[in-house]
Amino acid sequence: MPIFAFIRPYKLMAVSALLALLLTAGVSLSLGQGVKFIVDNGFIAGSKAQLSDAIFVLMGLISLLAVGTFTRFYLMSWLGERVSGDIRKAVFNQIVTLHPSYFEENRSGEIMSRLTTDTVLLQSIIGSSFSMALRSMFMLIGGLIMLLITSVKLTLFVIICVPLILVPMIIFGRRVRTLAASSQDAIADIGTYAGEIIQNIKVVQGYTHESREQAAFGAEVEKAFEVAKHRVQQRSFLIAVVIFLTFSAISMMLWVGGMDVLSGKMTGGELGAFIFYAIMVAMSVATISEVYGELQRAAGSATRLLELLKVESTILEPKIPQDIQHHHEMVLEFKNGDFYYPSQPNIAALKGINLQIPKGKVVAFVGPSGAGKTTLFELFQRFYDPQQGHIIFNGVDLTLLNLTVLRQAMGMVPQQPVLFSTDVWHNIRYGRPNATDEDVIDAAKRAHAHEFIERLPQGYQSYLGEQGVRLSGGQKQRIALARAILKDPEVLLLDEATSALDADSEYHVQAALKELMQNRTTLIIAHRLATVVHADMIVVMDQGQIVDTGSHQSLLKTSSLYKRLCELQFDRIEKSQAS
Ligand SMILES: Nc1ncnc2c1ncn2[C@@H]1O[C@H](COP(=O)(O)OP(=O)(O)OP(=O)(O)O)[C@@H](O)[C@H]1O
Repeated sequence: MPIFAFIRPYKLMAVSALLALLLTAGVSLSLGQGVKFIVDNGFIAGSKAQLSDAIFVLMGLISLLAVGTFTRFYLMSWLGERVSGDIRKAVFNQIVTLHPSYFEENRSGEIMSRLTTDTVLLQSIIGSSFSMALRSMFMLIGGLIMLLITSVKLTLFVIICVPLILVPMIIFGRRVRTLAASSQDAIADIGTYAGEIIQNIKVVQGYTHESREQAAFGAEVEKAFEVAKHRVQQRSFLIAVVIFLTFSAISMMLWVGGMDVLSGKMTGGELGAFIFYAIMVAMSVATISEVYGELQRAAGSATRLLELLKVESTILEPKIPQDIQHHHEMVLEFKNGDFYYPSQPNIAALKGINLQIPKGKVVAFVGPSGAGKTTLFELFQRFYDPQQGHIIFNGVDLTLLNLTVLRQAMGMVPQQPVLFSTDVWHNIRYGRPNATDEDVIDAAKRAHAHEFIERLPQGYQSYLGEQGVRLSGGQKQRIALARAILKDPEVLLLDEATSALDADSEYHVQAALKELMQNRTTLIIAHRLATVVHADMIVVMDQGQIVDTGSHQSLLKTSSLYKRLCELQFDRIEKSQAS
């Protein structure tokens, strides 16, 4: 299994753990001989001195067993934790470099569960189940040899009895496990249900549905209880059957063996040792059959993890990247571009795109929803490659550039700002991780965000995002703009917010934007009349194509689509802002 590649760096640990495992298995097996010695030389022979000696040796063995067990348990668990941690890191490192379309084809929940559930399973396998199985194998083989040495007749008895006990155990065990899984599912359903209600508590209360929801939730709980009851019944039955069968078998063995002792064919100590080994063999078989299913599940997890590790990003970097030609007149060019999203290979998201963006200009993109404006921005950042045509950045084809160089030159401010659930420092500093506190504060000031940040409960240390303080739409935008100011990209890609802000917020956001757009090429997906009016060039898009380009005044005359957009879209937004 290629998972061994992850264990290889810790060879010494693994070998030591294996040695400790062999030692403990050996000592456990020798304990049976201790039992024999104590009974025969101590009790039967009636020698107090020999009994004391035997107990002394036994204590020595037990101490050795304790030390060995500690070493084995510690090293194996350490290995399990270490290796699963390494795999987790490898998987995450792989995930963050994958092409974005991978995440469209694979649900994020599934990817997350590989990172958590699958790695936890591997951890428990390497840390405990595997060593349990290995130890049991040693005990089983060693135990059987010792049984045969002690009594062939009784060994045959054990070989018949063990499966008789194990078969019902395995059948019932499986049933209990399936029921345990459905019990867990039922509990998860309860959680989901409660979560949804809590999240939408205002709707529930607004519609006065409290008692309905209580009844519905009650029904879910009862369903879970029924499943649990069934599981408990099966489990209780299993325990009873196992106890009955095991002790009956031991009693029978005592009877057969006891007869042999009485007729002098075997010593009492031998019988004691025999029972000791028989129990050891039975327990080993039970352990192996128990962890076998788990090992199989782990093999599934390992395969899934390795599959993920093998996925290669489709956005490939050149082996020898080319340098940007800063003297180039056009910052961005798109020549004869066609693009289809991998998930919709028959519908062109962009078709026949030819575009040149001159340095230092403000270019606005307008068009109805689904025209392809966002797609164009994603292609400029090389989240996808066009199937046809070339995108050229400062004279160099995007595919010949180092990705870091390209993406550092691009600053995207999305319509819905993305904030992490960390403090303001971290959120702004995301634009340039090595920025000093002064740089961050300066960027916040320029983004008109400093004042409101200072007023937050813990200032720049306040937590934002899901669990943190709630910011207004305009405040979030200004944090995102401060982040972009700090990044100081050569090209700013801006998706203007459509939601109307109040006049004060709007003033601050526009002022921050103005600051950000200074002295840089800016591409804006425009939703405001003021923006298009001030743009150096406007690109009108429709159904994945560029239908017109020009200035506001010229397009009003030449482009019917632009004229219609201005009348409909911009008017509406401007009006809603004014109201
Ligand atoms: N990740 C995706 N996978 C598949 N198709 C997509 C994806 N993103 C966008 N599309 C499709 O590509 C087309 C262009 O979408 P795009 O988001 O670029 O339009 P837009 O002009 O930015 O629209 P809007 O102003 O509503 O954001 C649409 O038909 C859309 O359904």
